Amino acid sequence: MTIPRHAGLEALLDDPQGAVIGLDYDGTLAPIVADPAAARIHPDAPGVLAELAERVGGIVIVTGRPPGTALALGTSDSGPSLSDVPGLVILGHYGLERWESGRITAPPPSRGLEQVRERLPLIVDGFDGVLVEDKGQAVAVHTRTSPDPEAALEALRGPVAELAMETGLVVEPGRLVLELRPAGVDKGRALSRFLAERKARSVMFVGDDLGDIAAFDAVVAAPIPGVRVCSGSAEVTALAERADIVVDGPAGVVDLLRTISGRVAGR
Ligand SMILES: O=P(O)(O)OC[C@H]1O[C@H](O[C@H]2O[C@H](CO)[C@@H](O)[C@H](O)[C@H]2O)[C@H](O)[C@@H](O)[C@@H]1O
Repeated sequence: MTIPRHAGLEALLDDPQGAVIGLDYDGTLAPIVADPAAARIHPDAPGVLAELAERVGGIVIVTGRPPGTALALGTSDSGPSLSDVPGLVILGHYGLERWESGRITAPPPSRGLEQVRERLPLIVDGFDGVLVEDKGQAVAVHTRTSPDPEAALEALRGPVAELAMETGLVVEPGRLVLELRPAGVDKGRALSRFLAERKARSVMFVGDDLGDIAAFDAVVAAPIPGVRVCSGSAEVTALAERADIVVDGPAGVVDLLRTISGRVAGR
């Protein structure tokens, strides 16, 4: 792959030790599949990230998943797994939980979630094929496996928003999913804090979904050169519209990371 020309990317290539690379998980490192529990990482991603981690200032995965789930789905049968990536940090639940050096730090779950667990099944009852994913700190409603995924998502928006309001949570919309999660966190804040902590001199963030817009905004707001990369899909266009570079899904992301790694290694 030829490296696209962009000032933020050139800053990263000129001074890799000062660069932070942030990545989303679903749709970026892992292809989208019908069952959220089966979203295994692209088989080449952990190996490429492990190589790159030795050459840049920091690699951070910023995801709506709990860090433990990203790690479990990030295992490979044939090569390194995500847990083998040197110095990797995972900011899960949009920054609420952090995994680093084998340890997870997490606040206690929001009390509103108990009510969500009681009331959500009544809301989704009657919607064929709708799936509820309980993530501990948040609960997501997926419509991908329903007969008309878009119509089911639209029909659920109102009742889910009402439930969020009544339980002190917020709704995070995504690819055929509505998530009820605690307020006060987002991928932008999580990324900005990490950049400050690492004293980053440049940043690249790669995402695919609506939840990644906040991280893109944080790249723009950061007082350092930055580049926004979209893992493109026909399903979400809002991120591609804001991106500096668009690649073709997780395979394109792996290809770009491999090319960057080769360039900073002088290959
Ligand atoms: O921030 P992310 O790492 O992108 O996580 C966002 C949500 O991703 C997952 O759902 C999405 O991927 C599923 C597996 O491919 C797919 O079936 C679903 O339709 C997508 O919305 C995950 O299940 C959610 O909990 C995450 O919040």
